[in-house]
Amino acid sequence: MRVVVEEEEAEVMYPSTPGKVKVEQRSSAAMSRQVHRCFASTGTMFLWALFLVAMTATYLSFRSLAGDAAASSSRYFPAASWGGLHWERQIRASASPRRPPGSAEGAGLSVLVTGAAGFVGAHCSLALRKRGDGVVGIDNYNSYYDPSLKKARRALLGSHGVFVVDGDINDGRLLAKLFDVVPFTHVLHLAAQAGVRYAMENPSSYVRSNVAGLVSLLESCKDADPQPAVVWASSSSVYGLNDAVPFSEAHRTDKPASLYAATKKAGEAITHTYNHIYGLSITGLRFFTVYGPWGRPDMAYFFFTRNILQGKPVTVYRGRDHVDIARDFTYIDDIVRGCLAALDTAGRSTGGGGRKRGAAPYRIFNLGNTSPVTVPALVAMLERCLMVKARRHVVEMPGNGDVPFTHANISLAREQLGYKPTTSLEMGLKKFVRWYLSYYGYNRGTHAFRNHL
Ligand SMILES: O=C(O)[C@H]1O[C@H](OP(=O)(O)OP(=O)(O)OC[C@H]2O[C@@H](n3ccc(=O)[nH]c3=O)[C@H](O)[C@@H]2O)[C@H](O)[C@@H](O)[C@H]1O
Repeated sequence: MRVVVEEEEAEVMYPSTPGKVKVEQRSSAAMSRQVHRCFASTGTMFLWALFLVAMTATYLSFRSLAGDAAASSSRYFPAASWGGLHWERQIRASASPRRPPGSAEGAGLSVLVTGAAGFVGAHCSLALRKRGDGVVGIDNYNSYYDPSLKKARRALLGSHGVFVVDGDINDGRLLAKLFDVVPFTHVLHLAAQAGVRYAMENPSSYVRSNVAGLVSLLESCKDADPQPAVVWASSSSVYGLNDAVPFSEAHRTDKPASLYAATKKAGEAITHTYNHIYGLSITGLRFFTVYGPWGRPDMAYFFFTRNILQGKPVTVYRGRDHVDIARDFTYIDDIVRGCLAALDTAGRSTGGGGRKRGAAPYRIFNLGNTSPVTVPALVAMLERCLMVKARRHVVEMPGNGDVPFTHANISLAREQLGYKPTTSLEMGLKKFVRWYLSYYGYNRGTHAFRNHL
């Protein structure tokens, strides 16, 4: 896109035919005299020809440097702006590990993080960068929730030397270019259409991101040589209407309750085929209701906080027979440790350039907190943190894709990843509220917050 704009601007500022703008306003006789004068001598004509050849060569080489791919893919992904030598230099710098030579953790990973300006993506990118790994992000900054929060996360990443490409995972040419520029060792795939209930409003966005986008990413990964190991975000929602608790990876996941859950379940099947056919190393992480600072404004703990502070009611869903709904809320720092451990233990992909060369690992882990909390208890904790009484509006759980409870069995992750959550919901909410107040501002007199959400 940027390439085209620059060409159009150049056209306005420097017309390609010298004197074109003024010539149009003159008589044809005057024009032919002018042209005759201009091309009177062979020497002048030769100089003009030389000039035109030089301009054409410059234009063509600029197009190839900027990448024809960028120009053509911008037709389909108008927000994307990528390509060029400077862009490639930024990508390489950001992707380079900076661990001290001979450090105990080894040489350092080079990780492509999709959805890097998202909640989990931003936290993981920062954690990787802080321990010296190379990180390149990609994010399409869609408007599912306030994009300014995503831009603020990007600014934070930028201040730590993490470059985030403005692009879409459905843009196969962009992904191919990224793998051309950097031989990524790992992909941490967190870009997705999240939210359980929103799937009833905008079903196609789930198919676009969680199914088509995933396939587009896996196609690029399987074509890459060397292939990266892929760690990606599945969801606790795949357990759906399963009622055996706590949820264990061996349980059946064939009764999804929402389209969101169905697309995540589809993702687990799709990644399996890429593991089987192309030798991609795959790790799927089933996240359980992740919360914390820099979180997602569409999640209950986040907009409950806003409503309580603004004196607005919070709607609390209640299950059948007046049973409270419960979630295994999991704090972001625990999830980040789980993600990094999954990357560190991923095992290599065996294929390359689209060809399998041997069996590769296929793993799935629950990343939860193992201690479910009911929604009314969540509201009570927020009241204590905020020191404001909530106005509760209790309603029967609508048939919107929600499930009555979630509860993770994390034995497998503990055994294979060393995963061990350490943050209680009470403690995590305190940290979230501290961040919320510093980010959105707080007027003590009125409890009125600027309405940023
Ligand atoms: O683990 C997951 O895989 C998912 O976790 C998260 O989904 P959920 O567990 O549904 O979280 P969230 O919306 O915060 O609702 C929390 C509770 O509040 C209840 N709830 C919700 C809204 C409301 O107005 N009232 C209410 O009682 C509601 O019934 C629920 O019991 C992610 O959003 C999702 O993207 C996915 O990652």
